Amino acid sequence: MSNPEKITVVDGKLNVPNHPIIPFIEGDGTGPDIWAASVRVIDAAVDKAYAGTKSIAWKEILAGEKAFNQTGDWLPEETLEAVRENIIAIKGPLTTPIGEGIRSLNVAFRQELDLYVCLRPVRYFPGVPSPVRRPELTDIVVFRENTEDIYAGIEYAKGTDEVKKVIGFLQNEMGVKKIRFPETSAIGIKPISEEGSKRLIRAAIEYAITENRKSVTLVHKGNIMKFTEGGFKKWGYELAETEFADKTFTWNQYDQIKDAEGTAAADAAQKQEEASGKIIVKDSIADIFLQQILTRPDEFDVVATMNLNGDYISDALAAQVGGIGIAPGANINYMTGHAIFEATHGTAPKYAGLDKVNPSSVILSAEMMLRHLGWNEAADLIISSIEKTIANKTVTYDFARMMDGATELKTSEFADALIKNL
Ligand SMILES: NC(=O)C1=CN([C@@H]2O[C@H](COP(=O)(O)OP(=O)(O)OC[C@H]3O[C@@H](n4cnc5c(N)ncnc54)[C@H](OP(=O)(O)O)[C@@H]3O)[C@@H](O)[C@H]2O)C=CC1
Ligand SMILES: O=C(O)CCC(=O)C(=O)O
Ligand SMILES: [Mg+2]
Repeated sequence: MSNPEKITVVDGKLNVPNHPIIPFIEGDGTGPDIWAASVRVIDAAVDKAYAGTKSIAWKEILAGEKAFNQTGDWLPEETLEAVRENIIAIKGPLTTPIGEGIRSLNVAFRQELDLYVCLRPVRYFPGVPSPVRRPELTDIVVFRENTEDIYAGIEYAKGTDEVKKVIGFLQNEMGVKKIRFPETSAIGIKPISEEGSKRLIRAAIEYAITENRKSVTLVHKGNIMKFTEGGFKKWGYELAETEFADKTFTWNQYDQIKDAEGTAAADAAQKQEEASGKIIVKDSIADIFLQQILTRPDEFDVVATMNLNGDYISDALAAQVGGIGIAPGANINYMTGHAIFEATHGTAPKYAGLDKVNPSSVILSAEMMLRHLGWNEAADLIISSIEKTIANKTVTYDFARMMDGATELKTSEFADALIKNL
């Protein structure tokens, strides 16, 4: 077997050796149980697909509690450097304290490496118990902006000199009279840029084109936050109509035809553009969107949205197809090639060390990673094994509690079943 080598980016494309070095972070809470199970499944799938000619050289890097206990640093510079150098990494969930303490390390990774797309595909695996009647209608790929928004962590605590300064500036310099309780307010800032919005929406439209998807929905609350969320919508339509004029038809264009020629003409135009294979770029206000993904999920395909909306939407959509235990994801910079694959869920601390939770989210994140590397045969094996294992009703507690006649397996036993079914 040849020596482990680094993945590189050549002429904007990933160059993946047969034995790539891939850094991993176990994660906090249930992370170690999940990682121990997942790595066995990933290695077995790669081994079966390539009969030893390809393998992953795993390199542990530290973040979170393990890093703090060993180095005194929650996110050592060495860890960030390892991801910069090796291009691709995979991580378990990391704890973020509520209302105090360190800011999110998960967000720090995304900001430090400028991983501006949080890609979260949501699809249904037959047999998975779901709270909705037709879970198979949900096949939605979320592109969540990953570096801006209220999520950027620009916040000032109640009563501090900083918050007094910000409130004083708003009241005295900007004439703001609407802060209801200025003496006891904390303040958060929500930056949404044209550049950040456009690169995210560009990635979503390019994905829709490559993957033969039908529509991209811009989800926003632009009726209320006119310049931030409203800007996102406006810039999205602008981008589609300039950079993707020959590949998209927007609801903005629909409205222009409607105003000039009436609804029937606009409907006919949209139908014709759709039939010619153009991607429909539309928008939805976030609150009604959350109703409609439940009542008519088949009307949504690729979704592009801002950071906070994307956080809520991805957990809500995960619930429709069986829950957060089976929701994968990736944080990607399509320009530098850097990507960190990670589950949508968190550390689920009450189950830490119990060998209980579902490792499918991390395993399916690894499946996305293998496909990203061009190792589709190994990725396909993982998908077919998950399908078979669920169809056999051999599942972890989260599915077993809602499934008649299921055999409940521990995390490690579920990994054994997946390996057997590869
Ligand atoms: N990217 C990351 O690293 C993320 C980190 N976090 C962090 O994780 C911590 C805990 O967050 P919390 O809000 O409780 O959300 P979690 O996602 O950790 O857990 C919430 C619930 O989701 C279910 N769940 C989560 N993971 C699994 C799994 N693998 N298998 C089956 N069920 C699962 C469990 O439901 P039930 O109780 O019904 O069994 C669990 O109690 C926080 O510090 C948060 O900041 C959160 C999200 C992402
Ligand atoms: O960073 C965290 O602790 C939470 C992040 C989160 O919920 C997410 O990215 O989906
Ligand atoms: Mg979340």
